[in-house]
Amino acid sequence: MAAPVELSADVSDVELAGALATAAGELLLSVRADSGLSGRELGDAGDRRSDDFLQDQLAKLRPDDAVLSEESADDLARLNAARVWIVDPVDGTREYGTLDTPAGGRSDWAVHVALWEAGSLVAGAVALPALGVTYSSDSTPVAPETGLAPPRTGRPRVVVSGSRPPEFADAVAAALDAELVPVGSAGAKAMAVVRGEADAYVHGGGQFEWDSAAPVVVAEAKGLWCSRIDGTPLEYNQRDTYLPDLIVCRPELAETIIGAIQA
Ligand SMILES: Nc1ncnc2c1ncn2[C@@H]1O[C@H](COP(=O)(O)O)[C@@H](OP(=O)(O)O)[C@H]1O
Ligand SMILES: [Mg+2]
Repeated sequence: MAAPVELSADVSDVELAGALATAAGELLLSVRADSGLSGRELGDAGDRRSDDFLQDQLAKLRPDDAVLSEESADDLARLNAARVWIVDPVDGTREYGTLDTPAGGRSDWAVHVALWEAGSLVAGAVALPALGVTYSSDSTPVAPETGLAPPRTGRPRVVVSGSRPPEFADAVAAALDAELVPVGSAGAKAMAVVRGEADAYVHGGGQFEWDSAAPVVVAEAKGLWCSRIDGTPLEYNQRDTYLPDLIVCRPELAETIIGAIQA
């Protein structure tokens, strides 16, 4: 299995987030290609390998910072830290483990790396390894692309969880006269909006800080609206990391979406 590339500490935080997410994604592709595993076993192996890599690299490259990861114990030292990396080593673990598709595997899974500092998310990146792209929280515009969802029919689109769509999904779709499109992974769904494949991502009913931190800091940098479903700000590095709902959408749709959910 290919050894991960050597990363340098001498780069900006946003560059480091992008390099870490991309390198972890390459590692995950090699685990997927070479391990002979599939399904839950592949998901577990990917989670472990990617988390080990990210923890090891962050300890070396940003030794003074704390880390909150889905796959490592949370010792709460982060609550007194000035800077906290919030990572999801594989978001969409179920989709990562799904190989029996015509393309030889699903592409709607992601690696999330975000940095929280003094109360806000300040940098981050979402890698979509199966598509060979990483989006960072810089202001580089993103050209419309397809690959996560089927070609557009012309109607607005709202992406939702394939396995746990929110109970308000139909109300949001009706308010926008939109179609609902199931896509796996919070990062892949938020990047579908960044990529122009969808107009909104709505979720409710359960999620954690690592599921949305990197997608949100990237989406905000690209000019999208991100909030809780009642319109209030998403807050990170809380003692309780449960952050059950969110909206990521084109800004002009936010009021209609929030209204439809609250109705
Ligand atoms: N109701 C719920 N409770 C807890 N986590 C949830 C959830 N719905 C979605 N998630 C998490 O959010 C991520 C995206 O899910 P989905 O593809 O269904 O939209 C997944 O992260 P992981 O794959 O990192 O576990 C999933 O576990
Ligand atoms: Mg996740």
